[in-house]
Amino acid sequence: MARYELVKRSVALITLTNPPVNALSSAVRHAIAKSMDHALNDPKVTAVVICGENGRFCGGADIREFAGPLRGPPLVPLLDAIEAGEKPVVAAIEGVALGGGFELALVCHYRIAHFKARLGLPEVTLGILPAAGGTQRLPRLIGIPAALELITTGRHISAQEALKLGIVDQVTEQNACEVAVEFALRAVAKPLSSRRVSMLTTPCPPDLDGLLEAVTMQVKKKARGVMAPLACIQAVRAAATMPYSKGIKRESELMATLFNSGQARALQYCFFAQRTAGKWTLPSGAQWNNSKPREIRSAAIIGLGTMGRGIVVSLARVGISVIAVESEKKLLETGKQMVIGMLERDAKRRGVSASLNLLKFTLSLQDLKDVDLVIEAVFEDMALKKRVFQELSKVCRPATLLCTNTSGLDVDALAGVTDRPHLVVGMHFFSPAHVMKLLEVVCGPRSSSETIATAMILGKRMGKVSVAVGNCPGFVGNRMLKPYLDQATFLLEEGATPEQIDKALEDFGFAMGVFRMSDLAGLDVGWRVRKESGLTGPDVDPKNPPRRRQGRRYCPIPDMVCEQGRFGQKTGRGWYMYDKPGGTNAKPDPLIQNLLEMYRSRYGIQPRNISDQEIIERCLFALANEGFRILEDGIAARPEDIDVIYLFGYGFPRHGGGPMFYASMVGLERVLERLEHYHQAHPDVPHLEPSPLLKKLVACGSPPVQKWREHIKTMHSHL
Ligand SMILES: C/C=C(\C)C(=O)SCCNC(=O)CCNC(=O)[C@H](O)C(C)(C)COP(=O)(O)OP(=O)(O)OC[C@H]1O[C@@H](n2cnc3c(N)ncnc32)[C@H](O)[C@@H]1OP(=O)(O)O
Repeated sequence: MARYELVKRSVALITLTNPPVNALSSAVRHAIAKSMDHALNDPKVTAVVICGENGRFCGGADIREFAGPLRGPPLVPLLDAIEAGEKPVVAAIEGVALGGGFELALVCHYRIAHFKARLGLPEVTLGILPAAGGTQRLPRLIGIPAALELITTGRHISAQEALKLGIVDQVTEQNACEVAVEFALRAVAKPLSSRRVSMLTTPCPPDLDGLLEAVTMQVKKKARGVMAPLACIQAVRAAATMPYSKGIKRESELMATLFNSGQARALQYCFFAQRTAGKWTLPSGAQWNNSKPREIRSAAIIGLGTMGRGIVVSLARVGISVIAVESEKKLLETGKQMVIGMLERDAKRRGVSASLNLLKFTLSLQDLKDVDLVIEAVFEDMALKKRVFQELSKVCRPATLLCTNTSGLDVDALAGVTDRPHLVVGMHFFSPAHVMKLLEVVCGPRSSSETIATAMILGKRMGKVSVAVGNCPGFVGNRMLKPYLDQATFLLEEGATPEQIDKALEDFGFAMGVFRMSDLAGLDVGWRVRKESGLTGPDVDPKNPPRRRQGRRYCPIPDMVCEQGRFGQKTGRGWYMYDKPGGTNAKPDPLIQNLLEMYRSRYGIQPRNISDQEIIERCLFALANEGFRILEDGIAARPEDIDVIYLFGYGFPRHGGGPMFYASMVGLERVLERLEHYHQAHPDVPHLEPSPLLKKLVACGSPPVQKWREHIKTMHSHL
């Protein structure tokens, strides 16, 4: 867990050996304590260097240990003892120094960083705070404003930035460990008192209260309802106003308020869920670690609408040659200008040069004959997409992968019109595609494991979180959205307002309430889908009761809103009104209030007061209930996959963990009971009927999310 060697006859070199990130597990802490004791007591040793094996200093505490009781030496006294030692200790930082790893470096008397190293205190992203002295030492070393920023955001910084801030003493392009050993030899016999960060006086800004207040406001605005950043601010205040001995106690008290909180559990779950999602697996036995992805050097995008442009940018900025195709000259020219502008702005922001030389724009599909992969991003129309795929089959070489960026159409139907169904896969990007991190990789029944592996890895290369999902209408994300949206509109019928529902969801932590989100996405898309499915429009049988379709409850209010030309932000009117078309400042619209009142009186609905609790329960439990059905149907392999989709694609708050984790946190029994209650009250809403999997899990004693899979195993998989 830590290797101890004597180098240059007098330097004790302690190497952390806990792959993959040298996390500070109990065994590692124990090994550090033993090695330090040895080094400090061995008269041959004049200095100590601490480094990590395999070019990684330390990824912090072992997060997996948080769930159990503390074993092994606690970190704070261990780190305090290193700092207090009478022999100089130098941290040789390669790879990462994060969380407890960074705090370990802070107690060393000197820090040498490799130029590619990254440092940070990401504890806040796990719902906790840097409680091994980080909130007390960092402000003493770099001042309150800079420390506050790093601690409340969890941002990783480069070695160069760390040098500028005064966190590290030297940045090197050579082997940091070797440089640190030489440095340590030179440090022998130099006084250490000024190198003990906990002994420094925190440089205090003139208006400490004003600064803390401003940061508190910022944090509250950015992360509504999230506890950890606020606790971080209080801990940093302690660093400014208390001696270290008291500050460290305050840090520990604040940590105690967070450590076992639901938010911390949810955020730590998110960390692992994100990593689990990359480990896709098919019932055939093909999976992430036994399927070889193809190397993609060139790609083509068909369609330069909003999605197509974003996808071109995502590919080009990671060095893939892209041929962009449009059907008309004017559209091609507009798309080209937009893509170039987006790439230039992106490159400027990242301080690199725009990879414009990788782009080619054309009107001819013939130009695609040699590309490795095509992503079709034309209008969401099955007939049109089929024509494109038939054409691609003729034009592209037989080995070219054909992908469709559809948000819900049948990927296998498209595969069926090609000469290579095994090379067809869905790549569902989210808008704007160059910004949004989520990619649903839709596996058709005939998609080969090589094709899936290629799409998953390509997503990762573009910086996306790729999740493999099965092929059904709406896949995972949009399929689950339907019951969620339905509940919101039913609540409108029953007496709620768009702003009341949005506020309840935003207070819960969603980035945007359902109506503001719909206005942003555009209301016309859903309206067209409903017309095509025969739910609204001239094809609806007039004998149909107005609020029932296909044997179940239907709310026509969204159709009525669209009939007035209110398509959301882009038309300046939707569920809200905006200053102008394209405006973003949503204001309640009296016309919508009138519409709702007239609607209710037309159908004899007596509006009632609806509590925020009912809004949250009906929207979120219906959402999770569909998630259970998705698991039963084998459209998602694991609850973690569903949660990752909702976290990265639909603005579900991370501190809620995602719809499935949230359901487990509320308690599956309670979710079942509330769904039964609401289904009884609304028997014509099948989405409220508890799913068989939910009932089965409750019957099995509500196991934790990570164990649900054991109860789904026997069910059919569409992956
Ligand atoms: C009090 C609290 C204290 C003192 C703390 O220190 S809290 C922990 C603070 N540290 C972090 O939050 C760092 C978390 N890790 C990362 O950000 C990244 O893993 C990384 C930047 C260190 C490396 O990234 P990458 O190369 O992309 O690798 P992965 O993220 O895929 O990770 C590889 C596997 O290692 C597991 N892992 C990573 N960090 C930890 C950790 N601190 N504790 C336990 N396990 C960790 C990660 O889950 C991956 O596992 P597998 O998926 O391969 O099983």
